[in-house]
Formats: sequence, structure tokens, C-alpha cells
Amino acid sequence: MSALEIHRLRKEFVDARTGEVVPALEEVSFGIGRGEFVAVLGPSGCGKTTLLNIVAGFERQTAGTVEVNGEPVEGPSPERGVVFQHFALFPWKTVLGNVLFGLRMRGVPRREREPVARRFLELVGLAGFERKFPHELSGGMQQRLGVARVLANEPAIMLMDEPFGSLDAQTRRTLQVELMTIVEASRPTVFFVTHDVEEAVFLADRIVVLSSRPGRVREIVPVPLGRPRYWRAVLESPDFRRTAGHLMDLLAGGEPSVQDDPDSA
Ligand SMILES: Nc1ncnc2c1ncn2[C@@H]1O[C@H](COP(=O)(O)OP(=O)(O)OP(=O)(O)O)[C@@H](O)[C@H]1O
Repeated sequence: MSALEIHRLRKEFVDARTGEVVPALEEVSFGIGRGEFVAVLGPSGCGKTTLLNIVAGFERQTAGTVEVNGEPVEGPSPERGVVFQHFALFPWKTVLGNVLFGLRMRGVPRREREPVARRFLELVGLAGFERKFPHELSGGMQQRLGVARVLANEPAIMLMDEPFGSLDAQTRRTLQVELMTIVEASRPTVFFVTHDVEEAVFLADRIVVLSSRPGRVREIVPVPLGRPRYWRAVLESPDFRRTAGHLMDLLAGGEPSVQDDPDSA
């Protein structure tokens, strides 16, 4: 069974000022397998965040279905954990306290909470930092804490909406590598929204490309790269260049060409 199944999803917004119906997503269908990392890529305004919000249960679709582990999404749930762009940590809680909070909310018995929290902090490389506060951590460590907090809830799927969107290029690369390390160690199912082609190819197993508004699935592109992945080697790989080129063609709205021509890389 897939972790996530989206079937013929449509979303319309009504413009509050004019009353006009604005289609944001149209006929979107795809699935994500357990342990798979899928990036959703598309131009600004194509509906990526809207799609993530529907999967998270923050928004309701106009038509179509969204199922997580075979159950329709009816509202927000810890089984669909969201890692926000600014990691949404509690600044007044310690590193350990940030992870414990979600476990308490989920009703995990008090005795079991701390060992679980410590296990996930260790997974993301934060063992030894349990008593620190978020402001004492680097940006990368804060991200890892945000990820640990979501993973400790053992979600069916982890949702990430442009988590590196506001960062400089070098920090972005570092955080992508850190996320990659965690993903390769624990294999969560991930739904990752981005408009960055290289980021999508570096991180994902498959990439769902949405067309501009209303967002439709233009193509689902498999990433032909093994794991573990390292930026330097990935950037030099012909498969990476070919896939990135094909995605750029798709985003430009032109005729895809590079993928069809194996000699062009
Ligand atoms: N609450 C809302 N009311 C009306 N229109 C909305 C609402 N939320 C989103 N939209 C519209 O739906 C479309 C899709 O928006 P969305 O934020 O999902 O796109 P996006 O692909 O995530 O964009 P970006 O990459 O710029 O973040 C946009 O045209 C947006 O203006």
C-alpha cells in the first residue's frame, strides 16, 4: 500500500474581493510509496503549498481524494508531520523539551517519552545537546531538531515546504546534506516542496513537476541516482545533468528534449 495516494485532486479558491473562482490545482493524481522521497517542483504560484496544505489537513480540497495509509485525510494529524521553513521550534523549551512536547501531545506514556526523544535526537546527531535551547544551536542543528521532532511522532509521511527557501546558497547545501544523511539513515516517507531544480534532484527519488496555474501534473520524473549521494559527485554526474536539464525544460514550458537524447549530456 502507498503511504500517500492523491486522486484527481482539484482546489478552487474564491477571491475574497471580486468573488471570482480561482482554480489552483486541477486533476492532480500521484502516489508516494513507503520510505520514498518525492519532491514536488513547480513555478511560483502553481499550487505547491496548497497541495501540501491539503495533505497536511490544513486546507480542504474542492474535489478528489487524499489518502494516507489508506485513510482519507480529514484534518491535521501528527501522522502527517510538517517541518516548517523556520522549523517552528519552541524557543523557551530545551532541545529535549521540544521533542518531548509532541510525544506528550500524542499521548505517549510519560515513562516512554524520554527514551524515544533521546533516540531521535541521536538519530539526527544532537545527542549531548539535550539541555541546550534552540537559540544556542546553529541553523543546521535547528533544522535537525525540527526533523527529530516530527520523526519522533513516527509519522506516516513527513511534509516539508521549501524548508531552505530563505537561506543563502552555502547554508542551503549544508542543510541539504544534513537532511540527506538523516533520510538515508531512517528512510521516512517524505513529501518535499521546492522550486529549486538541483535541490529536487539531489534529494528525491522521484519528482512531480506541476505546470503553472492551475497546477496539473506535467510529468513525474524518476531520479536515476543511487544513494548515498554527495554533492560534488552528483554535480559531475551525467545523469544529474540530464535530469536537471529535462526538469528545466519542463519548467520553462517548452518541449522536453534532453531526456530523450542520451548523447546530449
Ligand atoms: N487562501 C487563498 N485564497 C485565494 N487564493 C489563494 C489562497 N491560497 C493560495 N491562493 C492562490 O492559489 C495559487 C497557488 O498558491 P500556492 O501558494 O499554493 O502556490 P506555490 O506554488 O506554493 O507558490 P510559491 O512557490 O510562490 O510559494 C496562487 O495563485 C495563490 O494566489
